[in-house]
Amino acid sequence: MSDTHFDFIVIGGGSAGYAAARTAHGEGLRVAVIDGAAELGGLCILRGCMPSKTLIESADRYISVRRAAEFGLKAQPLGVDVKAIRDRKRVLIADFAGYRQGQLEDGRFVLYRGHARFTDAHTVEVTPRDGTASFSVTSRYFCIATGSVAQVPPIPGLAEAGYWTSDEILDAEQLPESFAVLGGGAIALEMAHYLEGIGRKVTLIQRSAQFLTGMDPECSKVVEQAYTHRGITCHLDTKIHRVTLVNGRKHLEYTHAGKETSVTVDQILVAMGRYAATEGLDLHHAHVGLSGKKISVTPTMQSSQAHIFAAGDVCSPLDVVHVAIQQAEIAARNAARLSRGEVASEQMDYRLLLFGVFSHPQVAAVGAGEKELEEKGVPFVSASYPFNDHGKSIVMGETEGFVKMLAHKETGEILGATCVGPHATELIHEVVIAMHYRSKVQEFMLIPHYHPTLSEIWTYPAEECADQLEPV
Ligand SMILES: Cc1cc2nc3c(=O)[nH]c(=O)nc-3n(C[C@H](O)[C@H](O)[C@H](O)COP(=O)(O)OP(=O)(O)OC[C@H]3O[C@@H](n4cnc5c(N)ncnc54)[C@H](O)[C@@H]3O)c2cc1C
Ligand SMILES: NC(=O)c1ccc[n+]([C@@H]2O[C@H](COP(=O)([O-])OP(=O)(O)OC[C@H]3O[C@@H](n4cnc5c(N)ncnc54)[C@H](O)[C@@H]3O)[C@@H](O)[C@H]2O)c1
Repeated sequence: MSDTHFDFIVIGGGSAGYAAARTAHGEGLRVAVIDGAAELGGLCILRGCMPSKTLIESADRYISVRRAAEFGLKAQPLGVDVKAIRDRKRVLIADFAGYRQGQLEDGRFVLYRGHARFTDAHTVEVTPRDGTASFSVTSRYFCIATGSVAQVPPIPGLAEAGYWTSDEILDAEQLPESFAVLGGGAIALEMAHYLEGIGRKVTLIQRSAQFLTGMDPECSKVVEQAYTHRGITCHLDTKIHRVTLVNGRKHLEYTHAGKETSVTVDQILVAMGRYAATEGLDLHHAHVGLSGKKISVTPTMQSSQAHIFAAGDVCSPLDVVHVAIQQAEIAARNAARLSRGEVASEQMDYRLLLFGVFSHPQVAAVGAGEKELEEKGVPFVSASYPFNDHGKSIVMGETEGFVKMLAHKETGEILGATCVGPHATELIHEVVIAMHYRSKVQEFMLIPHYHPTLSEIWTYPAEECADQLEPV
């Protein structure tokens, strides 16, 4: 085999790309990884999950200090050192990124630092970052894992006025006093929480009538109420018309619930979604089909070309890390099957689709929602229970939100769950595990739960669902 011919080439060395490469190597394939970034590590480590959660940790702690008197404590919120928060983030991220870089460079794979583009269905041209001449590499199988980039809609005047995306806010040494956060997805809610948490004035401007489009609308109501209570201005059902610069500040004009309104702020954070990073890959040369900008994939993670797989944000129905890794591992194992002359038989299963938002209160959901079950005609029962009637959350002073469970009306199998409230992103895992083992509400309600804990709140909707079951 020539030096530049491989069994499996992975384009992109982020969460999906590394998982694909690691798995393919474990399957005995000769693997190369091509990554064009200045810094190795991928979105999650460098500009996604880990930096955002590091900043949010500071906001969460500052909120505790702000609420000290409520718990009989004498403490004063003396201020926030944004540079120190940013520096702590830099130290942690450098450590995580260094570890990932070590994994990519430990000799298991050939690593090319450069931009990749297809020249035909089995050949990729690499343009090295160091300015040396481009060269071609070939492979029997590929996994495209190039991730996503921030989407900035063409709002008149926005580009001229200037704005930040999550990239800028996560590494800012100073933060101005007031922000308009555009969007109502995870990034908008998490960053609004961070900014308000450390004392900034925030106006959240969301296009549709609810936050977290696609999730249970009740989650949106709880977050809207909680954020409004904290002093965040929440404007849903909006249409942004234009942005102008007024005395160096940014003036946004928009329609809110049918009325013309405006706000003037120091900085705008655009959190209006991300799109798949497929531009520049010259996928037409490889005849790889797209759906919009995303690569269309089968449940086996194969594109329209059976030997070209994809994984992660570039093709995923949900841009989150654990799904990206699962898809990548399946892609690599299926490529290995093909290389052995077998069928690419392993499929992604989205039954346990899991999503969590590190807002305050947090939001998390697993499995199907009510709308999905209604559309599919699945008979189900549902029950919810509020945190303001639960002992442990009352003790903690975290009473906003609820848990909800959905179960099959005849069998009682748990089909989905939603949680808005304290530690929701942790609490949801109890239901994930139950659903993994296809637990029924009748069984779940009998599992011992320690008292008083947040976790025991799940037993209430489980019992109520069990009461509603219709025996077949
Ligand atoms: C602010 C923020 C917070 C987030 N928080 C969470 C969270 O809490 N939990 C969660 O699960 N998810 C979170 N996400 C989403 C998560 O970060 C992504 O789903 C995940 O990182 C995607 O991994 P990936 O491997 O698909 O892409 P990436 O990690 O982006 O990797 C793609 C790689 O491909 C390289 N590349 C691109 N094009 C080329 C090319 N042509 N040639 C060579 N290399 C190329 C890039 O340099 C990059 O290194 C967050 C995202 C953001 C933006
Ligand atoms: N905790 C997590 O797991 C986490 C955290 C952050 C990001 N992410 C991932 O990163 C991706 C990007 O996050 P995101 O929050 O930017 O995207 P998103 O697609 O989840 O949300 C974008 C929001 O912007 C709104 N929007 C879009 N265009 C608009 C316009 N012209 N005017 C007003 N509002 C508009 C949409 O209605 C939507 O609510 C998501 O897919 C998410 O999965 C995950």
